[in-house]
Amino acid sequence: ADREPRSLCSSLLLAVERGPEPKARQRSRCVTVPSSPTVHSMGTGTSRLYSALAKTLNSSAASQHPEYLVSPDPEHLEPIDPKELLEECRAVLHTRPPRFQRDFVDLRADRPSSHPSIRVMQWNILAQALGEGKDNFVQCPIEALKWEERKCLILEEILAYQPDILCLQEVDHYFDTFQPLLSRLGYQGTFFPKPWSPCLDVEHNNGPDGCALFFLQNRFKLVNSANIRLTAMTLKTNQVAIAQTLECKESGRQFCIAVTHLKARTGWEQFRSAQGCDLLQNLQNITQGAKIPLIVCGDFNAEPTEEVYKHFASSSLNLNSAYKLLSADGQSEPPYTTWKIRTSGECRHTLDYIWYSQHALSVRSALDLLTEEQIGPNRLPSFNYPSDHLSLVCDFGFNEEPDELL
Ligand SMILES: NC(=O)C1=CN([C@@H]2O[C@H](COP(=O)(O)OP(=O)(O)OC[C@H]3O[C@@H](n4cnc5c(N)ncnc54)[C@H](OP(=O)(O)O)[C@@H]3O)[C@@H](O)[C@H]2O)C=CC1
Ligand SMILES: [Mg+2]
Repeated sequence: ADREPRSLCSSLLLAVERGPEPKARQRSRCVTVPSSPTVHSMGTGTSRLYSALAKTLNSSAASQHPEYLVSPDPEHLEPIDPKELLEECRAVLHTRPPRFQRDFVDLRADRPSSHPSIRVMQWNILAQALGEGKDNFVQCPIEALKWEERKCLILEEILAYQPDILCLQEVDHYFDTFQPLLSRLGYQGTFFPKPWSPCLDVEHNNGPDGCALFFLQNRFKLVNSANIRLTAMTLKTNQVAIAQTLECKESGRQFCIAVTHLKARTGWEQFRSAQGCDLLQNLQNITQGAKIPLIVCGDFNAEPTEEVYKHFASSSLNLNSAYKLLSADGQSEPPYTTWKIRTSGECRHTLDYIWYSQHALSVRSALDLLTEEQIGPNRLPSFNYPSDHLSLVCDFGFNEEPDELL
């Protein structure tokens, strides 16, 4: 970083070092984005990285082929410094309005914690093809959705919080963007596309959307991995999940992480409920009946009043929903995790969750959501937020002495 211009260097370092320390709840504030850095002022290392990012930005060849058909280019395997990639993203985004900084809220409640935290990010990033071709976000200018820039807003959010584990939905740029870049940042990735992705109906689509799961290879070892096509009352459905058992390299402790995206829209509540039951059954088997601690991230497309939510909340897996802990009584979900305006009107819903085994894990902190004022009158997505869903980020710790299963 010492070869970077000073103004760039200081503000980026602040943002990159795993975001701000957890602190008591406070009003989120606006972060000033460095003013118009030019690529050629960034020195040789950054130019090399810029060209890597630019290749990804412009590549159409890679996007048309699964990764095994694209010959591995040694330059593409070189590690990237997250700080430098963040600078590149911010250079691309220099005409965008400032993004809002969100703060981590400390939730430790004096639990002892000798192991390092596991930071998990849950995010429906909005499939590019759906955003441009299907979603009808009538208050969002089409220029705000340009992939070359929206991609950098997504990467900026990931780089700002630097999760150890990243659970994504609506990924339709896995092979050409997220897999190559995130692997160079040290992540191991898995992608499971939807069997009949609605993206394929959109002209100039980039392939099917699906769920993706990334974990940092220096922190975890993959023990096993399952791609699950969800069923509803024994029928195969168009929705999927990925479940992986990971072992912490430092502590040797194992846990299971799962990501899913359930069927959308009203009228499909029973279908979602059945998909949730199937996922819970799969997770029962994978965790050997809750012996292995579990974290489940997803866009459940269901409000907390729905049956599928109740199945998760009352399952014998003893799961709690992490974002409830941000509420005053610890019992209420946030008022929204997605907020958009379609031709049919305004949609503000709580649909995204991070469930965790409450006997084995504790939430040490959680990233606050954006306020209504920050989201703005045109709602999401926007020039300063890339998806119609907010990211959820939590720091987990293993309980020193696991509470008895209730
Ligand atoms: N290409 C092909 O050959 C085939 C394509 N299809 C397509 O797949 C679709 C069904 O797939 P399925 O997985 O069940 O879809 P879902 O109903 O689960 O929705 C798919 C996506 O649409 C988004 N969405 C939700 N509500 C709306 C809305 N009101 N307007 C626009 N988009 C919305 C969802 O986003 P979020 O989760 O963020 O709400 C979700 O990502 C069909 O509509 C059809 O277009 C189906 C069969 C074959
Ligand atoms: Mg969507």
